[in-house]
Amino acid sequence: MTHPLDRLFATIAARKEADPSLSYTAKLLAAGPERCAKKFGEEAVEAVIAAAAGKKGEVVTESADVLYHLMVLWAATGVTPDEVYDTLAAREGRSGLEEKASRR
Ligand SMILES: N=c1c2ncn([C@@H]3O[C@H](COP(=O)(O)OP(=O)(O)OP(=O)(O)O)[C@@H](O)[C@H]3O)c2ncn1[C@@H]1O[C@H](COP(=O)(O)O)[C@@H](O)[C@H]1O
Repeated sequence: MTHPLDRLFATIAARKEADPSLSYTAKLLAAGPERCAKKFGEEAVEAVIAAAAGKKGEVVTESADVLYHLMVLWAATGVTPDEVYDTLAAREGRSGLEEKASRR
C-alpha cells in the first residue's frame, strides 16, 4: 500500500494537466512557484500560531494544510518526494548537534 503522502503527491502532480477552473491545485500550479511558495508560507505561519496558542487540534489540521502546500511547492519547482526522502536518508543517524558542530 502506498504512503498517503505519496498518493497525495501523485494527485498533485496529475493536476498539472488539469483545468484550473475545476481544481484548486491546478489553479495554484498555474499561478506559478512564487504563488505556491507564498501559500506554503501562509499555511506554515498558521501552524505556528496554532502551536503557540497550544491548540493541538488546530496544529493537526494546519499540519495537513502545510504538507499539502509543501507538496504543491515541490510540484511547482520540479522537486520529487524521492529527492527529499533521499536527502533525509543521507542524514539518518547523524545528530543535528553533530552536524551543527561540523559547520563551525
Ligand atoms: N489536501 C488538500 C488540501 N488541503 C488544503 N487545501 C485547500 O487549500 C486552500 C488553502 O486554504 P485558504 O484558507 O488559504 O484558502 P483560500 O483563501 O480559499 O485560498 P487562496 O484563494 O488564498 O488561494 C483551501 O481552499 C483548501 O481547500 C487542499 N486542497 C486539496 N487537497 C488535496 O488535493 C486533492 C486535489 O484537489 P483539487 O486540485 O482541488 O481537485 C484533494 O482531493 C485533496 O486530497
